[in-house]
Amino acid sequence: MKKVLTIAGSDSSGGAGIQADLKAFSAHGVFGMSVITAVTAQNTQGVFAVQDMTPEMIASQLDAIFSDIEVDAVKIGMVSQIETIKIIAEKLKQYSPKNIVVDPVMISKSGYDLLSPDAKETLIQELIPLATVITPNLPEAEVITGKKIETIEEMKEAAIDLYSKGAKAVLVKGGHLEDDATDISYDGKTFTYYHGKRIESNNTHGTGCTLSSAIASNLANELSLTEAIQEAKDYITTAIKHSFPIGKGVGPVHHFYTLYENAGMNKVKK
Ligand SMILES: Nc1ncnc2c1ncn2[C@@H]1O[C@H](COP(=O)(O)OP(=O)(O)OP(=O)(O)O)[C@@H](O)[C@H]1O
Ligand SMILES: Cc1ncc(COP(=O)(O)O)c(N)n1
Repeated sequence: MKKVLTIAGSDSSGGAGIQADLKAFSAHGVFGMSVITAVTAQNTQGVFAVQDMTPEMIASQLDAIFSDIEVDAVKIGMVSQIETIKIIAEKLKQYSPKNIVVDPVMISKSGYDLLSPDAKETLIQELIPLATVITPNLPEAEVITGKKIETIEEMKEAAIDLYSKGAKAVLVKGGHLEDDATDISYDGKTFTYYHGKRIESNNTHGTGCTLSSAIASNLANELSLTEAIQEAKDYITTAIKHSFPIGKGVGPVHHFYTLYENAGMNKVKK
């Protein structure tokens, strides 16, 4: 069995962060492991408090895993602070895992800064060059490139700009577009489009976490990058379609219904 590690924050309500990542790993049949960068007190309505782990604790978690277990892919989510980013980059250079998916998480759907504003430059300089693929949403791509992105053409221009920051490939996600939810990848040579009809749903908490974890699982399972992204896109589309309104705010996506449906066992009750 392939082994996949998430380096991310904990979401107490289970919709995003570490919890979404581990659910996506299980649904993809890989063994999930976690390095927690921060604990958030969060629900479907907002983020109420954040406790960052110390860089020493993050280093210890990474050492514990990499000194013992072969890691087939890593997904990086909420990294919170400059010191957090620096220690993760140092340890990833030391252990050099094969596949690294960087989801440059900045602001939660509920509007909370999950990345300290002064840490943006460190994320760009330290983590992006280590990435097999980075998966910014439109607001994140705008922050990194410093340009407004509202159209497919502007997404392509942003992908070229983001690629120049040193990742092997870029996936610009279109979840925040007005129209269909089309994502675009660029590997320095080719653009690939992943079309998705926009689903009218309020339950999109953790879509980006889920997509990046699905990509990491698929890379661990030795799919090519475009196959890994296409399967992950199908996965998140099904997970949104079968989501349900937990709580009073933005509800989570449904991983296990997706697992059953993909396996042809779609008689399972929601
Ligand atoms: N309403 C929707 N209908 C269909 N697909 C969607 C919808 N919203 C998001 N997606 C898809 O979900 C994936 C994640 O994209 P999105 O832009 O929402 O990421 P994100 O903002 O980083 O997510 P989050 O911050 O919630 O984790 C993409 O493949 C996107 O196209
Ligand atoms: C710990 C953690 N990581 C990532 C997100 C982003 O997800 P969203 O944009 O859906 O709030 C989050 N809310 N919490």
